[in-house]
Amino acid sequence: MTKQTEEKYVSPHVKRFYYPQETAVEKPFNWRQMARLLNYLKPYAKTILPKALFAMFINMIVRLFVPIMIGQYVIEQAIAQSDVTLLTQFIILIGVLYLANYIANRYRIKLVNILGQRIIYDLRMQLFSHVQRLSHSFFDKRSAGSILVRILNDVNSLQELFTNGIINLLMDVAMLTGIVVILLILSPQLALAILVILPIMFYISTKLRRRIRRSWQQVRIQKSKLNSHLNESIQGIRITQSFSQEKENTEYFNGVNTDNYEKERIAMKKSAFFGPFVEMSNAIGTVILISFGSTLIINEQVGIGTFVTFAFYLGMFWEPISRLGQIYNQLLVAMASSERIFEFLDEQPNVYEKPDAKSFEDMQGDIKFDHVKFSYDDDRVALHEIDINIHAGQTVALVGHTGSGKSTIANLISRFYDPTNGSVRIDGHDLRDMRLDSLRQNISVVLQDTFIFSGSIMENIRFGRPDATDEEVKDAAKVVGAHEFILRLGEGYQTEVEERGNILSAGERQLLSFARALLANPRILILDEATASIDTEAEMKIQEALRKLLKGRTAIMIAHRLSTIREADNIIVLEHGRILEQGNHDELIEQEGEYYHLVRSQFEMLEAL
Ligand SMILES: Nc1ncnc2c1ncn2[C@@H]1O[C@H](COP(=O)(O)OP(=O)(O)OP(=O)(O)O)[C@@H](O)[C@H]1O
Repeated sequence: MTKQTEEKYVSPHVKRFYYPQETAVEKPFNWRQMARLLNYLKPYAKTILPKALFAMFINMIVRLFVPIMIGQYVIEQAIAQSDVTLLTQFIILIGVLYLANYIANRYRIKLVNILGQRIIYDLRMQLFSHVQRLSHSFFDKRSAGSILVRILNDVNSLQELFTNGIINLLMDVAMLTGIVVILLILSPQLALAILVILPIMFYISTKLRRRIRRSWQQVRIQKSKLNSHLNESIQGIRITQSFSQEKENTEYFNGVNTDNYEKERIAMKKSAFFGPFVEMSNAIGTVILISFGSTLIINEQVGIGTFVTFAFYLGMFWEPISRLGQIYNQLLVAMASSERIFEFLDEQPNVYEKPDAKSFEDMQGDIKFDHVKFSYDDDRVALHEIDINIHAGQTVALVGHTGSGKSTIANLISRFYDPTNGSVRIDGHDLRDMRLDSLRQNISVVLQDTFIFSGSIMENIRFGRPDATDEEVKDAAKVVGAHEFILRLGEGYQTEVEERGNILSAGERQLLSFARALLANPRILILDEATASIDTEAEMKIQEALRKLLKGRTAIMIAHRLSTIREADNIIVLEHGRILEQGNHDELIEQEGEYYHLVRSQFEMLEAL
């Protein structure tokens, strides 16, 4: 295996492979955040939580009480007085107590696990439904991967805190306090002698735990780098192979893989320290107990029973101490994860509904842009002072160079963003006054790159209107001319397609999305025409389908084909976020302005091919 550092993974001129990681794996303890986390226990405060606490209490009482029984009663009384009846009674009592403890323990573990799972379920659900409602601007700034990590990993990393952490924390603190108090009551001298080592052990154990946890975190970061690279490599395999980049990819993978191995080796090495350390602590305590305790017995300052009770407690001591260290570390990790989760949960959609928002009743589809200015970010303006008037039922083609603002106009009509200035109105209503669902129920968007969800063809079309019957789905497919190719697929409408629909051609995907849009029967259709070149026969089919789809609706087309543009009632020519000219094909050609040149330079060349 080659030893490399990350910089040496690939030759220095390759500036790819940058995978931003969520590196803050720990954060200082923060009470407010903790209180917010504890809020998730609230729904269970009257059901699971008290039961789990009760089981924990039984468990604790038995464990604390049995050593006293053995030392103070079995040894000091029954054995000292050779009272067999008393001895038998004590033995039976201890047996019963242990049985109760066993039952309480099982019950506690079960309840605590359910509690943890439920809270994680709630949190994941809350996060998912919240993220679904967020505006496009939120997704513009983040990669799908980083959102995925929060919903999966960060939520998972809180699971341990809720399943074991919180209940164990309570139990361990109570146990330790109980043991210390009992030891001090039984023999202050012996107790103090043993407890002297307590803070030292606690300190070392916490430090050690932290070092171990940090090395595992390194492993986690490294693993996520490995995953990101793997993901990118598989997704981009076609491009990688066509540009013969396999060697660079493999070199990088080897580097990350080597690092992963190294980090894991170090983490394992550090972890291996812990078990022996706990045993060592136990041994030191035992040595103190024997040396000092036996002196006290000889001097008759403590009885054998007390000595035995001490020995029992000593055995129970180190586990909670070492676990407290672990819980502390768990809390720090939970702080980092919950901070990231809360950051998402606190994010408000910047496209929001007013409390008194109205619904569109029978939308006609008149669209008006009134002095609309819009920027995605502070430094660049995407649209300057746009005025557009689209009458219901018209087809409008948006034309212009790449980046001129065509998709931005479409985004504002669907209200994926709000204008920075001015207003967008449909049937005279400012979109900001209207309910989002009533707006979007009336609009269908057909994108260039049709998103196909995993599932059958039938379900993919039905996405347009979930309550549509099979017959309605088929009718929609027939109208747009998709029926024939669907029947040719292995299982017709029931053919399963994977996410993104790799088994379908670009033209077929486009027809599917037409069927989806037709089924939804929107008043307004926004269509980003595919630029992918398709053969003339397919193009004719699509044109025919399009004509049927557009009939009786207002349509905004980001058009790339002259054949489509020519048929539009109005053509809006954009440049750098401004309208240069508008009119129908003949009018604009006659003007010999930008459109005329655009048609000549772009389309005629393409059409000539
Ligand atoms: N999500 C976004 N965040 C920031 N800037 C954006 C975003 N989307 C587009 N832009 C910018 O806004 C401007 C207009 O983009 P828009 O997507 O509307 O152009 P377009 O005419 O549709 O281009 P194309 O034909 O290439 O799709 C461009 O300068 C683009 O870089």
